[in-house]
Amino acid sequence: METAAPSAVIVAIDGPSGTGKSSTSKAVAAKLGLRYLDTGAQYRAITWWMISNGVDTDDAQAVAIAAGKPSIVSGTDPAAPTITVDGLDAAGPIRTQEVTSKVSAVSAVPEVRTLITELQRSIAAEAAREADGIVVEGRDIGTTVLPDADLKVFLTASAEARAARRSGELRGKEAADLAATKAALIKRDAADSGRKTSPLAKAGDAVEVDTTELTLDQVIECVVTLVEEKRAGRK
Ligand SMILES: Nc1ncnc2c1ncn2[C@@H]1O[C@H](COP(=O)(O)OP(=O)(O)OP(=O)(O)O)[C@@H](O)[C@H]1O
Ligand SMILES: Nc1ccn([C@H]2C[C@H](O)[C@@H](COP(=O)(O)O)O2)c(=O)n1
Repeated sequence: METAAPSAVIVAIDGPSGTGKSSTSKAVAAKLGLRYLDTGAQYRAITWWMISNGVDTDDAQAVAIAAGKPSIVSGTDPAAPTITVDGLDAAGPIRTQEVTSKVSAVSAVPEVRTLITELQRSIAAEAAREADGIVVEGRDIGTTVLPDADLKVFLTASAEARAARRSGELRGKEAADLAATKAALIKRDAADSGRKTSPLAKAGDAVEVDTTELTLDQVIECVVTLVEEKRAGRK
């Protein structure tokens, strides 16, 4: 019978775009010796496959029919997370503007969510069995994917702070216009929060952390402390 290691810890980190989920989750997992799963990368990967294979991403029926075709594999080492689609490294292609603009439509299709949710649960179960646990980040991890997670964190930050962080990433490359960046992330959050199936939402038992005025190191420290408190409470 498959059982979780008694000390394994499952951490769910959700929140809107640019609140620091990936940076925080990776660092927390690395500090605590846990695995790490970026579920947004999986939705981006399936979106990239749809685009590459000529599927109209605004046609929910076409997306639903094709959803089972790509094979998506996530590597969960927080020091070097990977994502492949049909054996191809997708880490670069999934971060293009085209994928970013289409991922909300693809991830709103229920058949896509069912398949990806199953994949996420199997990765988390494996990490609980074979490692000390996992930090899983996304939009619906605490509410739907892992409702029994040991710790749920919901990160927030003002739209201004999130846009400034994103523009900072692009400096020297595309010199992003701050207002356009802010409008794009508000639009994506609205689509992700407004979809019918498993929308972006805070679980009732999640700890909310507003990161607007916090440095990344402070957020990491805060989440590490929350995990350690949970672990101590279980002894
Ligand atoms: N507390 C913080 N203070 C300043 N910058 C931060 C903070 N947290 C994250 N950042 C920076 O903001 C950017 C976005 O962070 P990150 O990618 O972790 O967010 P995210 O919530 O995973 O976004 P998305 O959902 O769009 O993938 C990164 O450049 C990161 O270094
Ligand atoms: N659990 C999740 C994770 C992500 N998505 C969708 C919605 C996001 O806009 C998109 C990309 O995520 P990001 O890489 O920006 O974190 O993927 C979702 O629906 N559910």
